[in-house]
Amino acid sequence: MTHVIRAARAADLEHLYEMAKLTGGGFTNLPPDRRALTAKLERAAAAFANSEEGDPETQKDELFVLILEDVATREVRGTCQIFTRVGQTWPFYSYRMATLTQHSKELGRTFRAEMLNLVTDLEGSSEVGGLFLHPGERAGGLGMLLARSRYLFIAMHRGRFADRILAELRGVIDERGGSPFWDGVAGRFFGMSFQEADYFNAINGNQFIADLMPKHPVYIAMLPETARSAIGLPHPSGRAAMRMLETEGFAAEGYFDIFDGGPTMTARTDRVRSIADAKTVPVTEVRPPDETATRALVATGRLADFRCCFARITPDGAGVALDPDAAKALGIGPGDTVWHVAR
Ligand SMILES: CC(C)(COP(=O)(O)OP(=O)(O)OC[C@H]1O[C@@H](n2cnc3c(N)ncnc32)[C@H](O)[C@@H]1OP(=O)(O)O)[C@@H](O)C(=O)NCCC(=O)NCCSC(=O)CCC(=O)O
Repeated sequence: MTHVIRAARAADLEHLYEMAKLTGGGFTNLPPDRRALTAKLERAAAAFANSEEGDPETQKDELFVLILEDVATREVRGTCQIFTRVGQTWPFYSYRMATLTQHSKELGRTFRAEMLNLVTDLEGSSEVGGLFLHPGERAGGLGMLLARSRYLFIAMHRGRFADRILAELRGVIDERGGSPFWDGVAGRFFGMSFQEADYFNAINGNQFIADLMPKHPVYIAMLPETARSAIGLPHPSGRAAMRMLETEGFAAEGYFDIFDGGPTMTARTDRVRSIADAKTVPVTEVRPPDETATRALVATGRLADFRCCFARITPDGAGVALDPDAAKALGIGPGDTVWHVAR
């Protein structure tokens, strides 16, 4: 069965809503709220329609929403997102872990105190997020297609993206849907439970968090053990996402989500494996793969016409021969240009 990644459209609202209801909460980029999702789709439609790359210094934060579709049934099975430049409209806050080592000669003791500082260091970065694959499709490689299609999209529209990319992994949530990190840190300044804050966040955005967040450093030693042990720990369902980010070269560099303490991973854009290895070539021929064919992710099209799928390709002179299923899924033939990266 062939699946293809394509640009999201207004008609995908119900599909996104159905998937958002399956996330189990705390999934900032995919809230189960039709109004918030409609706003996302409108923002994405504007981004896909904007053919001007613009000046990177004055660029807005544009959002691209992509959809995974079953080519045969046209069913929507997953989604993912790319933000071109975070922190342009509102500050983009993170917690950054800092260490202060102090020594007392009289006591003969050295103490290392770790603290969380509220920072906007990651402002101006691009972001990948909102990665969701229908539970019935997991563990078959489609999560990887979704995640990596974004890196081909970035390689194909490089001028729109920053030199650093971040990804925020959802933090730990307990059996009651609460967040131990929220309860131990931010929750003390908001008078709301994590679930209430999560709901408010989905409807109104997270500016209220930045507004009320304590601005002084938080000493980790003063936090309850439950909050402390949640720092930098991804939600169990996000482990596959974390693993894929690591494979691409992303690393956790001491930044955390101010809301749930989940790890923020970062990478230099041009060093992200699927971006660095992406190549653009013409399609010379469409033919069934033989034993010399290799498995690849292949993408084509600009902005709203972007499409990406798994394919089998064979080097052919200055170009590649493409297998017929992929050619059909991408809607291309000999003479068209593709971007590809090994699977
Ligand atoms: C994240 C996806 C889309 C991943 O899809 P799949 O589960 O099908 O992935 P997969 O192909 O089985 O696995 C991908 C890679 O992760 C590894 N892997 C799988 N499960 C793992 C686990 N429990 N611990 C460690 N590694 C694990 C696999 O071996 C494989 O790596 P190898 O190839 O090396 O063997 C899905 O799990 C999902 O929808 N999860 C629920 C929503 C979610 O938590 N989304 C992430 C939110 S965080 C976010 O959106 C930001 C991050 C981002 O956007 O990229």
